[in-house]
Parts: sequence; C-alpha cells; structure tokens
Amino acid sequence: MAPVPDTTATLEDEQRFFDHAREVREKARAQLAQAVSAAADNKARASLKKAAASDETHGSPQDPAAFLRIDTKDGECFYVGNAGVRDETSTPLVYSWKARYIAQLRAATHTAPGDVVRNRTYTTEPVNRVLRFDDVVLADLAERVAALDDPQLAVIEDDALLLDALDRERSPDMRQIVQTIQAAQSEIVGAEAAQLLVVQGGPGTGKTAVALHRASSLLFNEQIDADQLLVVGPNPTFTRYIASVLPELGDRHVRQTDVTRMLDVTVTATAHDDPAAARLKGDARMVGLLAKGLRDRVRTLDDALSFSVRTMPWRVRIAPDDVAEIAARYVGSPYAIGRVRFREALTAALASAVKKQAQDDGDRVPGDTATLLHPSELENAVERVWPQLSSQAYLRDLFGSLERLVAAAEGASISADELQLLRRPAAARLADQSWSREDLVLLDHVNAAINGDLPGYQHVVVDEAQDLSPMQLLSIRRRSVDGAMTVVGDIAQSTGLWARDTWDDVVDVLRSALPVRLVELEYGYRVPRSVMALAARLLPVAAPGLHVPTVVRDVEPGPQLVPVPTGAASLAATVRTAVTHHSARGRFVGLVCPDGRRAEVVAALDADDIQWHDADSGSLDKAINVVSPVGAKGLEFDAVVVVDPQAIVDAGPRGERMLYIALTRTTKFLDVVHPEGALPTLLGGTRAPVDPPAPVAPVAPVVEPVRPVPDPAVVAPDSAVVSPDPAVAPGPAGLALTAMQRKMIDLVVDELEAPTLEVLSSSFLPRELWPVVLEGVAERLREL
Ligand SMILES: Nc1ncnc2c1ncn2[C@@H]1O[C@H](COP(=O)(O)OP(=O)(O)OP(=O)(O)O)[C@@H](O)[C@H]1O
Repeated sequence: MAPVPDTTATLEDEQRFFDHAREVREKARAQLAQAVSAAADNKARASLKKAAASDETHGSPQDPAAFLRIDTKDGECFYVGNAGVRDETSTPLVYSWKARYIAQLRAATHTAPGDVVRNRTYTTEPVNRVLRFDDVVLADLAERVAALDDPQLAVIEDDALLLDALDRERSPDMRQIVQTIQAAQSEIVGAEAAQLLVVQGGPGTGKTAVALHRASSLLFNEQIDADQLLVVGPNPTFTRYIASVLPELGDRHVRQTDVTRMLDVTVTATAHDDPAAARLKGDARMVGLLAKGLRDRVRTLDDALSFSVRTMPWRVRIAPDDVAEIAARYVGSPYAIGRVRFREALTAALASAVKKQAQDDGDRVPGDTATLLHPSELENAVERVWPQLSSQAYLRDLFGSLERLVAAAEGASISADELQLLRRPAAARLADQSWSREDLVLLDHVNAAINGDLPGYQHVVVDEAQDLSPMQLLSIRRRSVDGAMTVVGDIAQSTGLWARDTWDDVVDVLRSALPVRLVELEYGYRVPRSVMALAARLLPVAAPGLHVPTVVRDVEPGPQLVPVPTGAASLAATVRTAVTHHSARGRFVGLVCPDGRRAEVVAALDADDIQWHDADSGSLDKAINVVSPVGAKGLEFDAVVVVDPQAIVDAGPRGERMLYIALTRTTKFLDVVHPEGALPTLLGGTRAPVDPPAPVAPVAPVVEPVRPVPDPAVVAPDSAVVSPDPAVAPGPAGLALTAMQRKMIDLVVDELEAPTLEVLSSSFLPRELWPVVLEGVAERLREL
C-alpha cells in the first residue's frame, strides 16, 4: 500500500512519499525501456521505441515526483506532478497536472473553495529533495483577505512561486507555467473540449500560456492524437516563440502554424492589395461570390451532344435540357466531385439510350452498353459542360473578367464599385499570376469548394484571433471537425483591416452546434504596474469600455520617457544607447519601431556594428530584436524600447491600439524614445492624436491630468550619444544667398531653435500648427 501521508505530514513524511513515488516512476520507465530492447523483431522494437520516445507519461527523470498537493474536505489528498505515477496495483500516487479533475481542483479559490481545503506547494532541489513546503488553507486565506479591497489580487501577490516565475528573465522561447497556473486560468485549462471557448484578456493575462496548457490537457483528457490538434497563431515569429511550450509539456507532434502557412495553397504572396480590396477579399460575402462564380463555370449548352457508338452505324444524342438536368443534380457537391458524378450520370444516361436504340433496331449489344461509348468523346463532352479547374485558374479567370465577376456577384450584395476592386489582369500563364495574402485565403476557400474539405482537427486553438478577417476565420473553421475550438485574444489589441470592438462576429463565423462560452482573464502577469498605468492612458480612446487588467506586480524603475530635442540629438542615437544599455546587461530586448523610423534606427545600430535581429522575419534572437508594432503582437521581452510613439499612432487607423500593444510587451523595462514635443497627448504630450479612431468617442485630445503612479520618468537623452542634426538653413525661395550668409543663417537658426521649441511646446498648440506660428512671426518681421 502506498505510504500516502495524511494532512499532518512532516517534511520527513513528505520526503518518504516523494522517494517512493519517484522510485515507482523510474521503475516503470525502466520497464518500458526493457520492453523496447526485448521486442521480438526490428519492426516491433522500432514501434515500441517510437512509443517510448513519445511516451511522456513518465515526464522527465529530472522532475521531482510532485510540485503540489491538494487536500479535500472528505480527507482525500491529490499529489500533482508533471506526470502521473501509479503503483503496482495501478493506484494513482501522483496525478498529472493535465487531468481535468486536477485542473478543476486547482480552479478553487478562497471565495469558491468547492471541495478543496488546502493547497501545499513544494520547493525541491534536484532531483527529488524536498526543501520545504508552503500551505495555503483556503478558509484561513478567506479570513485574512476579507477586509482587503481586492482579495483575489492579494492572494496572487502573496504567491511567491508565481512572482518568482514572473521575475525570471525571458528568452526567444516561451516557457511553460505548469506549477504556477492560477485558479481562473486553471478553470479554462480544464474546461470541456466540446465547445467554442473564447478567452478575452488584456496584455499579459496569460491567454497564450493558458491556451497551450489547455491544448496539452485536452490531448491528455480527450484521448485525441497530437495530430488531431491544431494551434494557429498570427505569424511565423509568434509560432516560433511559442513552439517549445507543447513539447516541454510532453506533446511533440501538435501542428503549430500561422494563419497563412496553414492554408492549403502552393503559391506564396508576392502582390499587395490596397486596403479596400484587401478588406473586400476578407469579407464573408466572398463566400457567395466564389460559390456562384464556380457554379457559373458549369455551362448550359445550346445544341444536343452527339456520340458515336462502337460497331453501330448510328449515333446517340442527348438534348441540352437533359444535360442541364443531370448537371443540376451535382452542382451542390464540391466542384471536382460534382464533375465525376456528372460524368458517371451522363455515361449512364447515354448507355441506356444506346440500349434502347439497339433494342428498337434489333441490334445485339453487350450487357454494359457504356463500353460502346468512346472515352475521349465522353471526356470532351464533360469538359465542355463541366471544365476541370484548379483553384488558381478559377480565381485568375474570375478576377480577370468583369463579366464573370458581375455574374458571380448576383445575390451576393456586392456593388459594381466593389467588383472593380477585385479586377486584375489575368496572366497568360498561370505560373506568372501574382497573388496577395488575401488571395491565398480565397484560394484555400476555392480549393475546398473544388475538392471538398480536408480532414478536420478534433480541436483547434487560435491565438491573437481578434484581428482575423471573416474569410480567415472560415478557413480555420473548415479545419475543425465539429467547431470545438479555443479562441484567445484581446479586443483592445484588435488592429488592422478587421479591427473589431466585440467578439460577436468572430463567434458568428465560428459557431457550430456546440455551446459557446466567453470568459475573461482579469489579472495581468507580464506588464509591471507602472508600465500598465502608462499604457492604460490609451484605453479610453483605443478601446473604450474595456477593463485594464489588474496587474499583479511592479518592477523598478518605471517606464522612462526619453524626449529627444529636435536638432540637439539624433533620435536614432538615443535609441541605440537605450538598447545597448539593456543588452549589455544580458536582457532580451525588443526594439519596437514604426516603419517610418526603421531605416534611421537600424542605420544607427549598423554604424556601431551592433548586432540586431529582424524579428519580423520569422524568429527572435537572444539579444536585440527590431520589430514592427504589428509584429510585436503576442511577444514579450525583458526590456522594450518604443520608438516615436506618435509615429506609431499616426501610422494608420487604430493607432492608439498599436501603441498600446507596443507599450505592453515588456516584463520589466520600458523606454519610450520620442522627438521632444511629439509625445501622444494621451501619454502626457501636448499634441492631438492625428487619426482618432472612428467611430468611438472621445476623440478630443484630452490632456489627462492624472499622472500614472508612479509617473513615468522623463529622462534627458544621454549626452554621449547626442549627435547634431545636419544644419538646415534654406533661404526663402527665390532669395540668392552667399555661402557666408548661409553659414550665418545656420548659426542664428541654431540659436533660435531651442527657445522657440520651448515656447511652442509650452503653448499647448498642436504640433501641426507650429509652422503657422512661425509664418506669423515671419510676416511680422517682414513688416518691420
Ligand atoms: N500562472 C502563471 N504563472 C507564471 N507565469 C505566467 C502565468 N500566467 C501568465 N504568465 C506569464 O505571463 C506572460 C504573459 O503571458 P501570455 O503571453 O500568455 O499573455 P497574453 O495574455 O497572451 O498576452 P498578449 O495579449 O500580450 O499576447 C508570459 O511570460 C507567461 O509565461
């Protein structure tokens, strides 16, 4: 009988249990290895070896036997480890954290304890030595935190293991969080598979971590094979970043991909659609248009089809209406399958016509009269009515012909102007046709419409789902057997052409007969409190009505706002100083740079031979990663340097959301380097946002009087890196200046610049009005 210690167990009792459980586990591992070497033949050995290699049921030999023990009110106790352990009688000694029942027990809180009385966590040292344990008795906890404002927050803040995990340095690989999964997260991890579960949560609330742990738990509980699970992310860099979590959890063969690589297409995107065309191509109305366009490729004939009949002097004919009637039976099937059925049905109709004619004429014919038809004649006829088509040929022909488009749009409520957006010259050779990213999604859709859906996955996990177009969502939905999915994202981080304010349309597209559930994660684990306070200033405009996650920790120092006076220092040089400062301290650095600033920033890094990695290219590097704001989604770094936040805001619609994303990528340090006077008003600057997002209010540039706590420090740019801007002293147009005059003008401009900027900055006038002020000054000077 296993020596399971009771609730009064001492450290020695616990150690005895840990030793026993580990011994049992290692014995089982050794038995499996022995079975491999004793296998009768090579084939059996290979398959056992494969099973042993992929059999993570024993976890790693380096794992402690358990990391948690849960005691329930009916006196039961559950040891929880990375892997389950059973004794010789198959009695569980340790439960895998993946077991649904365990996940449900871990969802207990002091306010909703359920059966749980006490949680005991263990601190161990390699391999299995128990150094100490810490108990949390839920009833005591409830008493202790009852009077506090946010008792749940107090509980989290008290979790030393969690805070320790959060404080650890980050790397290009995301880590598992098995030991420190929080109650609300555990509830999601262990939730039933058969539903559409949408997880909304602010930056760093653990959505990605939870989704991946849920995937692992589903594989364990639902007995589905790893290749029956699909994980879809937004881009290859993100996929690489999360790729090691599932293997670390013992699940090695799950397909993890991104929304574009997932598609069933053989071409890559080389063309770019303008936003209006791209948006239309992502619209669900394309489904109707593509379907009608495909149906239109099945032709109706004006003349009868006529076929010769082997050994007979006569021909057999079939009237156009009869051909159309046969074709109509199959137009609802996938196109290529419909074509096969049409061919079969046409052949059958002709065969019976041959039989009848032969009988009428008294001719002797074989039982299977279809053999009297010529296959090539049949194929030609089928091709006339129901031409073979590839998805590429179909889409090229459709977009290349206004006539086809107009016919296809019938009933799809797409206007003539919109159809023009889809038009593009058809390349003579299919291989020369270029395709956009949005086209690839359509090609995937057409592939399914032609060949039928590919075999689906039992469960699909979608991360950063808030940005996907309806056509992308449909491409994901098609890959799910029955709509069982876990969809995670953050509406406040929804940007791009399909930026949305609710999950409603996502649910509408993905929903199946299964139940739908939306849950929200409330606590933020990544972003330090002071950084979140700064980023949260954007939310009233970026995503009004959405909650700021309650942050569980703070890190000193808070965010640094680094103004760079125009003409006094180069912005890029200041950025370079900031990133090298962090990388010199061994930090994993993200340099979030708007496209318009990228060239000067990377030139400054290159000029000093500073190694950096292009994070938009598909992977991350240990040190400095330059990343676009959109590419930064889902990623995190020890230190983040955000370049020219106003340029990020101005770069497109929903600019405040883009900046919100950029600011919330850090686990510790944040530097915001901005041209002096060009800090977004919402962050405390004096300039109005240029493109307030429609249609949400308020759009007025409210200079928020409440400073974040603690206030972001405003630091002077490091004088060591300040390099003077090139002198600028063009004379007014038409005024011929001598070289000496130019030089003098340069000097005077230099002298005037700083005080002028000071006056303008303190004027609260939007920056775009500053030249107007200077023109006014020039006007007055001319009048002197
Ligand atoms: N329970 C936990 N224990 C330890 N670390 C955690 C826990 N929950 C979240 N984290 C850590 O917090 C960080 C943020 O998690 P994650 O990336 O999953 O958040 P997210 O909600 O997906 O963020 P974003 O919306 O910005 O993509 C990660 O480093 C993750 O490991």
